[in-house]
Amino acid sequence: MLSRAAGHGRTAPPVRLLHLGLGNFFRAHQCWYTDHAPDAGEWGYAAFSGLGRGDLTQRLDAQDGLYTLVTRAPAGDAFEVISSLSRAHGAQEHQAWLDYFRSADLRVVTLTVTEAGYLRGPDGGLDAGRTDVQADLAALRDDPSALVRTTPARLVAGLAARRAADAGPLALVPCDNVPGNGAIAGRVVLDMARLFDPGLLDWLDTSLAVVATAVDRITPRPAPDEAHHVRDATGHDDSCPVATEPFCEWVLSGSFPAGRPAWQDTGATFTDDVTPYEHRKLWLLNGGHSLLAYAGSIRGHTSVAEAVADDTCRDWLRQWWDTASRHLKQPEADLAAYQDALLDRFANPRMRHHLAQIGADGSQKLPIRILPTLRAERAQGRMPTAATLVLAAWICCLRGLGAPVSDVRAQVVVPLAGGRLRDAVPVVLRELDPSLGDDADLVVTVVRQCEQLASPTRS
Ligand SMILES: NC(=O)c1ccc[n+]([C@@H]2O[C@H](COP(=O)([O-])OP(=O)(O)OC[C@H]3O[C@@H](n4cnc5c(N)ncnc54)[C@H](O)[C@@H]3O)[C@@H](O)[C@H]2O)c1
Ligand SMILES: O=P(O)(O)OC[C@@H](O)[C@@H](O)[C@H](O)[C@H](O)CO
Repeated sequence: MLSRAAGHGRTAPPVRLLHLGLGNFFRAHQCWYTDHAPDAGEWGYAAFSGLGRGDLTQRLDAQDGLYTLVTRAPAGDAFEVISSLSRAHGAQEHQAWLDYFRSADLRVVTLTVTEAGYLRGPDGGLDAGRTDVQADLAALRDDPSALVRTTPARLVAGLAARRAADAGPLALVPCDNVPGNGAIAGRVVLDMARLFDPGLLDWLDTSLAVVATAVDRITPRPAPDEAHHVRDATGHDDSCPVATEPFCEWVLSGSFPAGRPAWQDTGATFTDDVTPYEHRKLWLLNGGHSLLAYAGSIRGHTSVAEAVADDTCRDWLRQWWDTASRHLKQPEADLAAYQDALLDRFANPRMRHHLAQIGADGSQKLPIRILPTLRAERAQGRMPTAATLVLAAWICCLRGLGAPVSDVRAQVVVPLAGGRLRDAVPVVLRELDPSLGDDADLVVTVVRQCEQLASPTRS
């Protein structure tokens, strides 16, 4: 088993970074950037599970936070033990969570809690009517150090403890794949603080800096045989290795009032505005992923690499990229190079990135990944068939073709997609965006594409 005392990895660095959402991406991305920074010895992470990931925490804790990062290139694997995770904690260890916030050593808090973790309502702010939010609020009002479960409440409890301890300012750095992740995280924290203790707001105004980010590194859920593979290659027993691709990107915008690791020396980009990077990544990479997840799985493929080896899928992907790129700000040559590199990343035959995993939660992802381009094209009078194809393929999956449905809104969207196609399509489109269901030409196009996907031999 990996152990610092046995000489694996480096001595645990002092905890100055806190993370919520201890999962695979955090370990392949933020921990990697920190571990490779020239001042890595000064910056250690304490990371906490979001929801329901206690098992990973225990396995990491038993290995002193060490784990093997497998960098999976087409030509072969590279193995490294990552040392920047100094402590792993379960979600129930709430007193430890508060103690980190009370310490002036803590400088930065990062997040990967998925889009669903921000608990936003229709107006984009905290959905304060949810029972879990109400339960956390009641617990906090009764005792500010009581165990709370939702991300906004955990953050506000920590920040209130920090203010009480006069431990100084810090930066909050959301790293979820959501457009405007800085604004979203900042908003739900302020909404929760306002409900819990409006007296916190002035302190937050001067002491909490929220940083916006665009993040990228394809990190599939580890395969069941990853630990055997690591043992065969390195001789180490590691109960929780994680495999990722060689490519890595981290773009950040905002201030760090209490300092940060020298992430710029590991390749992170600091900029005034992450939006152009975010759009390029979400539309081309994630939009392309969604296209393959639904249309590729209907054609019988199970992984991204399999799907892009299929000429038809690759043509669809190129058409989608051409369409979406019309609405991106980067120079044409840069976008062409980005697309070529993306195709190589998708084609990496040694990554097992399952289409079923990517296809989860289409109801949440498609509005972010596909609809901005679709709306912009329709506003300019064009019918973007590469974008409508993604919607058609998703609807076919909701109707039982291709990747199995796994969606937080499955109970709503699956019934809507049933019955006669020409009735179902406008209703499902309206669920994504009320204006789409009223666009008669769009509906006709999507119905026709659904029929073609369901019966590919028909013209
Ligand atoms: N995996 C990737 O390739 C990748 C790449 C870029 C960005 N991301 C971002 O990272 C996020 C996490 O991906 P991952 O691969 O680490 O997944 P993962 O399943 O390994 O980990 C997810 C983490 O989020 C927590 N979580 C899940 N739902 C939550 C909720 N409702 N509230 C609070 N916490 C919750 C879990 O407890 C866990 O700690 C994604 O949602 C995405 O936004 C992932
Ligand atoms: O993580 P999700 O579920 O939002 O999306 C699945 C993939 O599209 C995504 O994880 C990409 O691999 C990632 O965004 C690459 O940086």
